Amino acid sequence: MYRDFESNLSLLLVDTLPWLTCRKAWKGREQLVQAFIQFYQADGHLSASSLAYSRWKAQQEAGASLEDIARLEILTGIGILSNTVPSCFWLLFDILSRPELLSAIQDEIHQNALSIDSTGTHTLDLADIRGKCPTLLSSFQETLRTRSNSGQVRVIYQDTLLNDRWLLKAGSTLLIPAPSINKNNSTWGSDAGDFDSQRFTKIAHQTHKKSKASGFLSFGLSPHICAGRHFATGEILALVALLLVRYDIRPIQGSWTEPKTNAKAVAASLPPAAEKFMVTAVERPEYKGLEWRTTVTPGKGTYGLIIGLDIYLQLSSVGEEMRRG
Ligand code: HEM
Repeated sequence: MYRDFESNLSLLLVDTLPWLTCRKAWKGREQLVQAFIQFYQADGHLSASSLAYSRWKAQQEAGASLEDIARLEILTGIGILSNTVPSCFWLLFDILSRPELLSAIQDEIHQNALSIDSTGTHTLDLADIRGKCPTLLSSFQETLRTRSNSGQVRVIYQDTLLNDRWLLKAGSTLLIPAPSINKNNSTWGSDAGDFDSQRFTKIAHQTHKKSKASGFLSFGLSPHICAGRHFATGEILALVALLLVRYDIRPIQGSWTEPKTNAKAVAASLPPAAEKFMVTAVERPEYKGLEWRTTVTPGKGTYGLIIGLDIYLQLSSVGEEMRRG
């Protein structure tokens, strides 16, 4: 039901007799509302995560009805899942479809983030994924850079002239398109359109990190940069690392041919696949019967991500893109 709702959001946004004009999405949403209402009626929130409980408490204390709380939780689900799931899918796709990169990342994880104790238990340390697996982290950012379809929306409060050339009129709405900024040759070089798994590891050593930050919109731009970016990076890299080291994953159709994407899932900044992409995942024989654990050694908790910093730099780049047509 979540997929029916999320994959057809654009029709729901029109909001004209939704039960007739976009029945599938509307029905999916209503089923989710009922599921959340039942969850609260069964006191599920009392034993859920502190995030779920705090959200319920804040809304309840502010006087929201149970149905309204349920409806708002669905929006939270959109925020948490709609970007994370396709980002995870495309990162796996980008790595698995490049055998040399796959092997380099498997080695990196084995050498830097995996420990094996005397009983044979394998432990993956998420802090080491963060600090000692630069190719995996760089590949993740490259997947976001090359595949993000997001468009940041801003309202212009006062007339603003960009580069002495482009006048943004007060009261208008500006849509800043990630795909053109993220692949701008003047920021990223002539290979801006290509997937370079080392691109962000090279940047980490460069002094002009800030200029690159103004060319990366996948997590938005200041002052509304994605608040969940470190959390999302952590959960995606942990899952991807575990899948890559433990399983041999191959496409059932024989080749890594990109599936079509679903343009109607408008909340997703990386468009999800429109169809199922079937694979086989076979546990590596050397790991059969072994126990796996994950741990996080306490550390600074944030990733060295490049994020969109300066809205004026971004807007100037938009102007240049428009000029080039
Ligand atoms: C890979 C996964 C994710 C991607 C690519 C992503 C991307 C984005 C983008 C493009 C924006 C818009 C920023 C702007 O308008 O400038 C945004 C905003 C936001 N994201 Fe994420 N997001 C992801 C995961 C998450 C998760 C898991 C959470 C919550 C746990 C989250 C919470 C937020 C919040 C709260 C905002 C609004 C920030 C504000 O308006 O100040 N995101 N995200």
